Amino acid sequence: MAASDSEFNPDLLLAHKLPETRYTYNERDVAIYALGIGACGQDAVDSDELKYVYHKNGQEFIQVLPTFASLLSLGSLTEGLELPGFKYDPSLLLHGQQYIEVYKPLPSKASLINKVSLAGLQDKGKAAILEIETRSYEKGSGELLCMNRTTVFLRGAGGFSNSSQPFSYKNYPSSQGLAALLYRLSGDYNPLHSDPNVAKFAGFPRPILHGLCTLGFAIKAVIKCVCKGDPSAVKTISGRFLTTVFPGETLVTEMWLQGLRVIYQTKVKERNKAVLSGYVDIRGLSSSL
Ligand SMILES: CCCCCCCCCCCCC/C=C/C(=O)SCCNC(=O)CCNC(=O)[C@H](O)C(C)(C)COP(=O)(O)OP(=O)(O)OC[C@H]1O[C@@H](n2cnc3c(N)ncnc32)[C@H](O)[C@@H]1OP(=O)(O)O
Repeated sequence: MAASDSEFNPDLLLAHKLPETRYTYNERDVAIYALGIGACGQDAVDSDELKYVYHKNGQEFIQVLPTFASLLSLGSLTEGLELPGFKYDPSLLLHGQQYIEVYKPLPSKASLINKVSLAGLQDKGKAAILEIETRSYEKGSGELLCMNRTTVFLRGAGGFSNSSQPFSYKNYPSSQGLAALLYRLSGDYNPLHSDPNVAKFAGFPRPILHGLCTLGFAIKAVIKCVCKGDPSAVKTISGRFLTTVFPGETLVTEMWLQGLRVIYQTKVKERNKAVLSGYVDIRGLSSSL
């Protein structure tokens, strides 16, 4: 049960304004991210993937994978957030879901202003589910590049509201081995992904893989198999992390087309277990598929 010093007050919570944050990245960050989700990992001259890590054929800019958008919100979140009347133990936090809308192809370097808001909070008794929405605007032009909705599953933080009518708030319609050590260089340094003692304390036999790393692998496979290697075809991405992945496990992504929606499921091959499922909406498909 969540420890709350002050009485839980939904009005106070919903009126609470979260601070704006800033995020700047460059081509080096873009390339390190792509390597962290396995770009060119099988073949250093992979003709579909070299563009994510190198100025292939003299291209002016390194191309940015749409899941890079998920990093833009992290700067504002990994420090944690203060919400009035609500407490949680950060060591028991798990990334539950990620939803991303990409409004235009991401530039290979940018300075951004993130507007952060509370998109949802649910009391599940044994856990609380918190949803944070981050809208990332290009500094200067003020153009909105993308939106991330990050869902965190806060084990042990439920029970903060009236148990006969548990609190449930959503401000949007509901329609919608080395790996971790390399991936953390993209900015998520949570020791849950690298330190065996921290992982043990959190209830895992060894460090677990970042959810956004698994998501990156999965969406890269969708771009390769369905979008013919064109990352700008991706409009929205949704994914739910079903169970933990351990670094070194083999990820296999299966996908099905449903109109302009790709339904996908990622499994860990060694355990034949589904670890991630979701969908990708794409801008258009050529008839030759
Ligand atoms: C004030 C707080 C501020 C915090 C701000 C911090 C922001 C942090 C930034 C982002 C995160 C960065 C840190 C990254 C961490 C990671 O990457 S962790 C690794 C990736 N994640 C995982 O490996 C999690 C894998 N999933 C699981 O282990 C399980 O699914 C689970 C999350 C533990 C839940 O399983 P279980 O306890 O068995 O739940 P259930 O009993 O099945 O369901 C209970 C209710 O919860 C709903 N639910 C279940 N799973 C999820 C999910 N993944 N996301 C969202 N909701 C989920 C489920 O529907 C149930 O609801 P009801 O049906 O209404 O009862």
